[in-house]
Amino acid sequence: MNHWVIYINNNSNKKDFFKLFNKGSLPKELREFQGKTGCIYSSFTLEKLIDEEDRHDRKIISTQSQSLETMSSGEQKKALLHYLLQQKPDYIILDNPFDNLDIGFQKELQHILLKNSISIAFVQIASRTADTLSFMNKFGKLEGSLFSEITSPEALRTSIRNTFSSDRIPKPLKIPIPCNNALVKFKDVTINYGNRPILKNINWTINPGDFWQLTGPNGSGKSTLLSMITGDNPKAYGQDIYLFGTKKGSGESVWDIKEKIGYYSPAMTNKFSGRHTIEYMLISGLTDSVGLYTIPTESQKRVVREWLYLLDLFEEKDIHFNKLSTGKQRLVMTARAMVKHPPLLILDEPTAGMDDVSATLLVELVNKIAEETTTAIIFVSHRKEPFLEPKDIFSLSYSNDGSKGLISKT
Ligand SMILES: Nc1ncnc2c1ncn2[C@@H]1O[C@H](COP(=O)(O)OP(=O)(O)OP(=O)(O)O)[C@@H](O)[C@H]1O
Repeated sequence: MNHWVIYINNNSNKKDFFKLFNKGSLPKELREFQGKTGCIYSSFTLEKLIDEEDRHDRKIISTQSQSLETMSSGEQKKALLHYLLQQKPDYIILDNPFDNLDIGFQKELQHILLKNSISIAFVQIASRTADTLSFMNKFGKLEGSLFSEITSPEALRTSIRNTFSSDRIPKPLKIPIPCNNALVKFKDVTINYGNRPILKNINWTINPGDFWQLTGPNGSGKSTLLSMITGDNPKAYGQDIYLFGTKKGSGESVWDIKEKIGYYSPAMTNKFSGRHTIEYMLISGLTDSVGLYTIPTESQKRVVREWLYLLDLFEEKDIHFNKLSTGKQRLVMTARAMVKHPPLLILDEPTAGMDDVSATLLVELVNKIAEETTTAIIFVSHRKEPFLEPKDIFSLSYSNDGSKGLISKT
């Protein structure tokens, strides 16, 4: 049986390519899939199922004890895989299957896929060559909308390290007031959902200028921990948590906290209509608004222009955000989170779904921010990004009474 891996980059037209499997005319090399039953293992399929469960109030994947929506991203992916395998399709398209998965589940996934590869054909769509499944025996690439077969992944491997121009990170409009306190301080934070322990005695201090990587297996509580910082989780109240020098629950508004945090997670991109220009997207990072048009001041325009030059996107400044490649969208969103020079920048799995070249470029931007500004960074990732240079690692590891945190130096 043939199992294809098709390498994509951030210019690949994946959506139209998937449509060909459904009803279009596939390239001759892939004709074996024409007319067969197939399904797609992807974040998009997950979103559609969550939406369907929500709208029709029915359980497709959700269990009696937990809804699909409240599962962690790794748990959702596990549940989706089991659901799709039960449908017994002729083939499954695996859209960047390892994204958001911890090493343990990556291995489990490889094992499950290998076991099923006798009866189901797999088409792996991969942005990163290191992710290629061991049993793949056919190789292809998608450039724009053009599919072609290649002999091996070697030809695509690149060791080129991208770098930015010598321009420095643009200065903020207002020089940040130096902060003498810790930005975040957790003291013995313990969180349960119902009677299920999630986090146990977490002690973590983030100081100005720190550069942390936050890591841990799927479901270990990374998002829960971040939501204590970003102000979204009511479970933070009553805990010993200090944010920007103030004890959580002592009258601060969510707005006060959000103002001090730049946040980016790829899931955010879906919330924007994309019909704004890149320049506008960056300006909205300064004014904290999207959709609400306020006339930018000359100094706001100047700062944004400097960012556009740094990202090498000045020529494209009037292009609509949704017309940009994924790689460029992620650069813009990271810059948008940073334009105000917040004391704390949180990047939640920002490289998920990116190809080798553009992930390296994003990592370079993050390293540059760490080196040239006083902003502290939390970079969440399962993947060991080859060029990322965090100074400290906070890893969560399971235990029966809730995940514990371990601090290590890189
Ligand atoms: N609102 C909720 N109700 C019940 N359980 C929840 C809720 N939110 C999260 N959980 C559970 O808490 C645990 C930790 O979830 P969290 O999303 O913080 O993990 P994570 O480390 O970010 O995982 P991943 O890497 O898969 O995204 C998971 O088992 C999840 O199912």
